[in-house]
Amino acid sequence: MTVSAHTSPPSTILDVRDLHCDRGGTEILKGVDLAIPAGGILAVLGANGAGKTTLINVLSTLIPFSSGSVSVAGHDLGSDPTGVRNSISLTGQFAAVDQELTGTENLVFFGRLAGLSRSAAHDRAAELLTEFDLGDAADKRLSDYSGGMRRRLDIAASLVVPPALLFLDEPSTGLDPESREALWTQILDLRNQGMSILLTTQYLEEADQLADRVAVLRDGRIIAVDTPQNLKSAYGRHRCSVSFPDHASAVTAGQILTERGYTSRKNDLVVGDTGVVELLVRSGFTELNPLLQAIDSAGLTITDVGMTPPSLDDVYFALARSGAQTPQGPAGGGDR
Ligand SMILES: Nc1ncnc2c1ncn2[C@@H]1O[C@H](COP(=O)(O)OP(=O)(O)OP(=O)(O)O)[C@@H](O)[C@H]1O
Repeated sequence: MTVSAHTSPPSTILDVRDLHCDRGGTEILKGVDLAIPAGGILAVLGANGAGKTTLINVLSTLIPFSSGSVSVAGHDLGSDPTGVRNSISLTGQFAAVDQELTGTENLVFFGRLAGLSRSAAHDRAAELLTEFDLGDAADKRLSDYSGGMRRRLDIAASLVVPPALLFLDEPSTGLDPESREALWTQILDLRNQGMSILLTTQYLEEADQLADRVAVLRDGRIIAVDTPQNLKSAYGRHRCSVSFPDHASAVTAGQILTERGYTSRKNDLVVGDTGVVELLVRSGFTELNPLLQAIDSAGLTITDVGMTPPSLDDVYFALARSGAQTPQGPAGGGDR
């Protein structure tokens, strides 16, 4: 079975506008706008308490929202929650599968719940176990699975009937690096088959690896949304390290850079004790080259130059520092 639930899916699978959600008298979501095009992966990135789980719970019809609008695969959440429910699957942070049943038994159970006949449920279970690299563990109880295997089975269980939109709430939380990478491969396979996915994560690397678009959620608001690459270009800076034969040369180079506006106060210049100057620049070698020329013209010898491109970590911390309150960049889809 391929993972395409609709013969002609709408081009936008998820459309969220000005979504608010109050819980226990507190406003948790404060006007969220999001969109996912068919076949896209959007990562919602946020620290503990940002509102990720609340967002997923609202979008998957588990808790009510206060105002705004949500459309999933053309179904309006307010007026047609059943249509939304039939279009989605949710894999939450806590596995919904039964530890005392085998892999096959769990998937057959979910298949039967979804209305498949006994033989169709068995066929689909076998297909999913193979797809998720669990064929050898089909007859083992889940209590004997590793954390990574359980998480894969949990995702497989959400795909017994392929949804138009899959929600993955912090899919790799608690997994070791090897299991995490295996899971990422599975998620990318799903995307390659045309599945649309919204995942929440606290891991910048996960968002970078998996998502076409990253939305940064802070305190119930989306403060930035764009491709990982654009976010890195807009908010990230290249880390340069320029080496000198001695500390005195590095100090002089530091003075030259300070005259050009780079300061330790802004955290974009560090003169180390070992003759190395660390510098943050926005536009790579275009910005660095004239600085190197100025240092060279002052008669200093440069022994080495290294540059590391910006990471999503840099973006995250830059956004956290900036106190950004409004969305940056288009809140919709598009390819990487
Ligand atoms: N039912 C509730 N009543 C009151 N406050 C709530 C309720 N549910 C969540 N909150 C609060 O809303 C905020 C967002 O919670 P949420 O679980 O959505 O965050 P999160 O980004 O998923 O965090 P984590 O990564 O820790 O799961 C938190 O401050 C939480 O304490």
